[in-house]
Amino acid sequence: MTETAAPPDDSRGRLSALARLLPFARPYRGLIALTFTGALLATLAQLAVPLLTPAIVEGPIASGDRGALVPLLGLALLFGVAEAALFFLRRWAMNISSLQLERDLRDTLYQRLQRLPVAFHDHWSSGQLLSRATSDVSTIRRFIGFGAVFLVVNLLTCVVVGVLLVLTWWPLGIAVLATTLPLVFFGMRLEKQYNVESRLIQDEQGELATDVEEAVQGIRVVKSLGRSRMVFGRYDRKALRLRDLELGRVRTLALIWCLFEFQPQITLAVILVGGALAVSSGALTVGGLIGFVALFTVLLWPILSLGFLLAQAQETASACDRIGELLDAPLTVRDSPGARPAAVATPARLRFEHVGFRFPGAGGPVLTDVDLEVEPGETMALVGATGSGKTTMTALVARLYDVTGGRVTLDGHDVRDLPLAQLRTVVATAFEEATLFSMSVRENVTLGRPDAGDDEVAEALRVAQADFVHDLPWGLDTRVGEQGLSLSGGQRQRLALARAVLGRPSVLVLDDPLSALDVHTEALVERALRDVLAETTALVVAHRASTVLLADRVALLEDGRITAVGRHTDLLAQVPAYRALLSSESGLAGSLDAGRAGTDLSGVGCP
Ligand SMILES: Nc1ncnc2c1ncn2[C@@H]1O[C@H](COP(=O)(O)OP(=O)(O)OP(=O)(O)O)[C@@H](O)[C@H]1O
Repeated sequence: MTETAAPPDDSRGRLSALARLLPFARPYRGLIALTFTGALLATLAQLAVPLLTPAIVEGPIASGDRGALVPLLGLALLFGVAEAALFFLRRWAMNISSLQLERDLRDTLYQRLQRLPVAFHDHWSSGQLLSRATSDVSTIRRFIGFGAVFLVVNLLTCVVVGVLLVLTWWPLGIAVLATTLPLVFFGMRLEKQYNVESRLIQDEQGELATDVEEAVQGIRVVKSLGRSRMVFGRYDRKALRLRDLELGRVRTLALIWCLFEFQPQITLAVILVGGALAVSSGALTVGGLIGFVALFTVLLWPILSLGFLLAQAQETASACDRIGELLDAPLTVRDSPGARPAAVATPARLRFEHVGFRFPGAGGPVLTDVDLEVEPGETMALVGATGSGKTTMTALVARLYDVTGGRVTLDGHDVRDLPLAQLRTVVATAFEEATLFSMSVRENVTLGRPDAGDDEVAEALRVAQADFVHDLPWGLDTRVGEQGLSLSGGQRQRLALARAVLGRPSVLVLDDPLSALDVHTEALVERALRDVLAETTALVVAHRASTVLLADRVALLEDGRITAVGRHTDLLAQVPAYRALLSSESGLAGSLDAGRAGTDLSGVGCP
């Protein structure tokens, strides 16, 4: 699902969007001040030549005094050299500060994405996040490294030169200023339009990035279903829409350029006509008129660039808004103010007490009044029909989501009262979909325990029957491809299992961890897993009877409620729903029936 927000179109909104960058700019205020000082001094140096022009024309040139010409030309040259040196200083300081700021912004964004709760990621497409972390951050860097400085300097230049023009000969100066009024009026309207178009384009780029990412990730499915053409068609429609939006924005930018190109020509015509009349009537000298025109030429670049710079500022404000949506998203799962590390034993007692859970924005609850206690060292299998809430229930232990009712406790401590760092050390989770990262096998296995020693890693790999890694070209140092795609599904699952069991956690949460294993490997993993399960408390989502048999007790989840808890053989004998479920899901009713001999009926209970 895509999250976007309507662009605010008032200038105060635009400024406050840009003001978000101030905290990021603060560490580099020295360099930024140097940039602005360099740019302003360079502009002043640029102004010196037109200001000297009347003196040169009416002095040494009019009187033919070559000797007096030399110091004035030398002065003009000196200002030229100073301008070049200041230009170098500005570019150097500007590039350092903008690149540093870009890095800081990227880091902040990345850290924020890591801290945002899973519920946030459920609602945001990866393409939208990707485009914010890449193209929006680059847009901001370009503005900080170029646009921001020139926007301020050029606006200041316009004001200073405007005042100087009025001071030189006020009637012509006022006439020049009057010709800029339409520029301001139409310019602002076009800028607003440009802002809306920029925001739509940035959002559409995010959509397109999502499509590319999904197509690449799902390439096997797409190819096997022969749907490449369909997937391309969908992408192409979005690409066309993006092109149309970009063409619209190019049209607006062309109009802005046109306006800002055209206006100086009109002003120049006004200056020449008005100036000629003033010189012929004796109100202005020829030197004064040349100085006036020279002064006006200093204004040409600032006026011309203003359209582009304002457009860049709008685009940057949109990028700030889009990044702000991530930075402002609430951290709903975070350390509570009173969170303190507490003693959690290995193995720990895990309890669900009247737990209720509803996904944000979802209609009904997924879990209702769930009560379940897993004794220290016990393995509890969680069995239920598809969609009954098993995965959701396991996700509450490590606070991937927070309960919306009741509480989950470890050794009596509400998991929300423990610091997240501690909670996620004592609780280890292996998900059904084993996710690996493009790092070495060792880095993948020790992701949650970077301090684990070689012996511990070897033991975890043994338990997970993942000794195949020693046959890889560089053993544990072999890099697995992106998302572990260079490994088979079963190999990935075994590495994810090794990651979970590494360091013997207080509570082990396994979401159907053996689903991708062949029968032979599954038997080997189960045998090794029994040793680990004997020493820890475990909650294991089980779809297959073989996984159920690893557990001491089984909890049956039906429509978000625990309807029965007991030993597998007891439930099989006493609870028809359980029996029907295992029979239909695993097709193992026959073999399970065989295990019913000697059933102990005392273990069954309904909460
Ligand atoms: N992020 C989400 N947002 C809204 N609803 C969700 C989300 N994830 C799961 N659900 C819904 O919650 C319910 C329980 O899902 P859950 O994945 O916990 O079931 P499950 O018992 O693990 O299913 P399975 O055995 O198929 O893995 C389902 O109806 C599902 O559609």
